Amino acid sequence: MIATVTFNPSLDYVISVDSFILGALNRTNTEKIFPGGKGINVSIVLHALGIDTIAYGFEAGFTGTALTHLLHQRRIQADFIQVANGFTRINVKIRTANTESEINGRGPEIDKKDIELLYAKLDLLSEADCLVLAGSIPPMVPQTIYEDILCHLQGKKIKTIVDATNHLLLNVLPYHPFLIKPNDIELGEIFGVKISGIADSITYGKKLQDSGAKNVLVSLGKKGAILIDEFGTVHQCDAPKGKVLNTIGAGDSMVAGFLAGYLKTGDYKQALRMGVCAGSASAFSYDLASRQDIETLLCNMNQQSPVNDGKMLF
Ligand SMILES: Nc1ncnc2c1ncn2[C@@H]1O[C@H](COP(=O)(O)OP(=O)(O)O)[C@@H](O)[C@H]1O
Ligand SMILES: O=P(O)(O)OC[C@H]1O[C@](O)(COP(=O)(O)O)[C@@H](O)[C@@H]1O
Repeated sequence: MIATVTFNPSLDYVISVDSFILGALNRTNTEKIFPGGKGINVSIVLHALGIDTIAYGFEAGFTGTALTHLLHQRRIQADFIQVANGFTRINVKIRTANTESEINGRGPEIDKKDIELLYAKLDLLSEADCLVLAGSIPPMVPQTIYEDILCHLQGKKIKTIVDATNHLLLNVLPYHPFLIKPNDIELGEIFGVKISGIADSITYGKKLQDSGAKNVLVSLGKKGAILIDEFGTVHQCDAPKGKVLNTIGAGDSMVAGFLAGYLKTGDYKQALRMGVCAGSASAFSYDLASRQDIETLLCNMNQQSPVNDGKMLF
C-alpha cells in the first residue's frame, strides 16, 4: 500500500484565457475543476496505474466536501480529517498560449488535535508500506511537521518519499527518505544558485544525497529528469515530445510513475522512465494521465531506446 499525505489539499480551478491582463477584466475560454494537492495527485496516478493507495489529508468547509466528492467519483480511497475552521483552498491556475500562472491558497486551520489524528493513522503503517509526504504546509502547522513524522516513524522500515521545498525538504534528509523529487528550480533555491544544466543538477542533487537522501530525482520539465540512485549511479532520461495541454500535476505524476515502476521492476532505470512518461503523459492531457497514456509513452520510449535516454551517466 502506498499512503500519501496532503496537508493542504485543493480544488484546482484551471482556466485558459487568450491573454491575461493584470488590473483588467479577463474572461475564460475554458474552465475546469480538478481535485488537487500533491499527495492527492500522486494517489490519483497510482490508482490509474493499478497500485493500491490511500490518500490521507485534511479537509474543511464546502470546498472540502466537494473535494471528497470528486475523489469518490474517481474511486480514490481517501481518509481525510475534517477540520473545523476555514475551508479547503481553491488554487487558481491561469493558462495563456505560452504562460502558466498560479495562485495557491493558504488552506484551513489545522490544530494539534487534528495532527494527532493523522499520527494515529500513520502508526498503522508497516514495513510493506510506502509513505509519500508532498506539498506545502498550511501556516498554522509547525513547519517541522515532515521531519517530525519521519522521526516518529523511524525504525519501522517504511519507504518514505518527500516532495517539498526548501527547509521542509532539507530537514528530512537526516532521516534518510527513500526518494526526494525537487525540480531544478527548487534545487537551485535550496543552494541559492541557478541550475543551468544537467551537470549542475547532478552536482547539487549529489549534495542532497550526501546529506542523507537515498535516491534523488531531479525533474527538469520538458528536458526530462535525472536520477541519482542509492548506489550513486546517475541516470538521465529525456522527456517524450508532445503537445503540452496542462503541466499542473506533472511532478506529482512523475513521483507516482517512478514508484509504480520501481515497485514493479525493482530497477531504477525503468522506474525513471516510468516516472518521466507519467509526468509527460500528464503534461500532454488536461487531466492527470491515464494508464494507457503512460504505457503508450513508455512503450515508445523502450522501443526507440534513444541513446541518451535512461542511460547511466556515471
Ligand atoms: N513541457 C513538457 N513536455 C514534456 N514533458 C513535461 C513537460 N513538463 C513536464 N513534463 C514531464 O513531467 C515531469 C515533471 O515536470 P516538472 O515540471 O519538472 O515537475 P514539477 O511539476 O514538480 O515542477 C518532467 O520530468 C517531464 O517528464
Ligand atoms: O502544496 P503546494 O506547494 O501549494 O502545491 C499545490 C499545488 O500543486 C499541485 O499538486 C500540482 O503540483 P505539481 O505541478 O508540482 O505536480 C496542484 O494540484 C496544487 O494546486
